[in-house]
Amino acid sequence: MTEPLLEARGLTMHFPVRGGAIFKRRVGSVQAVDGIDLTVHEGESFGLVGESGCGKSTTGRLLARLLEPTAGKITYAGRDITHSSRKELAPIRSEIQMIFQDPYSSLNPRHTVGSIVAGPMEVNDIDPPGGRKKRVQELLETVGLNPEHYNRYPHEFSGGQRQRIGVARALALEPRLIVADEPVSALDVSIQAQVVNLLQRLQRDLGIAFVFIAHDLAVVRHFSQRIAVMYLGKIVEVADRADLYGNPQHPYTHALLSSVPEADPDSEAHRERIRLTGDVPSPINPPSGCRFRTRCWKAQDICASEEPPLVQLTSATSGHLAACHFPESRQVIPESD
Ligand SMILES: Nc1ncnc2c1ncn2[C@@H]1O[C@H](COP(=O)(O)OP(=O)(O)OP(=O)(O)O)[C@@H](O)[C@H]1O
Repeated sequence: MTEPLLEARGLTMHFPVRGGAIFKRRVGSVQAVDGIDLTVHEGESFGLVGESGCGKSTTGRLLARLLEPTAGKITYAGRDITHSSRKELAPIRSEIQMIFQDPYSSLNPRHTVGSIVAGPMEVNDIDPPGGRKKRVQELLETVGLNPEHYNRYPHEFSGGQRQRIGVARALALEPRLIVADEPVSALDVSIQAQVVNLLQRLQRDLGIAFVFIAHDLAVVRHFSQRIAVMYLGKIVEVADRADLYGNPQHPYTHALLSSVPEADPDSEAHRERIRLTGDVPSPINPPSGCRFRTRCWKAQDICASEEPPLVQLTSATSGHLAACHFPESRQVIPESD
């Protein structure tokens, strides 16, 4: 196998929590991301899924090195960028781009589409052959917008169109990797598929690798080749799409899968509905051992005393890892492509 494009080992982000009379004393930390390993290969779409607050956005920002981790290591194209300075990161900034969830707040309302999309070229002092305007117009066309809309303002566009403007901006510097943080969750369901299809086309045609962050498994189902499931700062399962959907091992993955809407109503009969009870525990003081144990119907004493490692399980195919003392291999939803 070729060298990974991006690799994280033991990646950790603990945010300090301050207290005391003038909020100067550190009284604890939010364990937003706690020692995760993941690998993204050139040109692949890697999905990262989990409930709100589990640490997905923080992971995305760490991978794009918008945040510096409190521990662990990030390697990009063979180079350790964990603690690289702003200056050292400059050449990499153009190769790793982000698309944000909210197309309303991520575009400056006072700037024209032309200047928004040309922004990264301006910041990096890049003059493409034919000029910036021509390049912006090509990019607008690539994302399915009219190049003549160059002089318009964000408020003149619908939510889906604004997200396309954000995608065009992310493409401006010909990135090798795009971290897309819930890029469709703020959009109407009818528009979501159009934007996902656009990203899928870019991944295929331009060979761009994606880290696609979503809070449910329905969105990444047709987009990501490999998917990691995250719970309270930890990765609990990672597998190829077919293995994850067809042979989930971790109880939390089962629960997430059971809430994915099924296109074929007949298959509902095979579906076991799992309703998770209780809230996700606080990341300030997460449970010892397995973090999912407080909501897990299979939990036993060992789950409280020992944290299960993320390992290859005998009941799973090669490369399918799960962190559970009592994994199960049950067909929940057959993969239908
Ligand atoms: N700058 C920060 N300072 C302190 N805590 C933070 C900071 N950023 C995130 N957190 C906390 O870290 C945890 C993980 O947040 P994060 O936004 O990464 O989760 P998420 O899975 O992306 O959630 P969502 O889907 O709601 O955006 C949360 O408890 C959040 O409140």
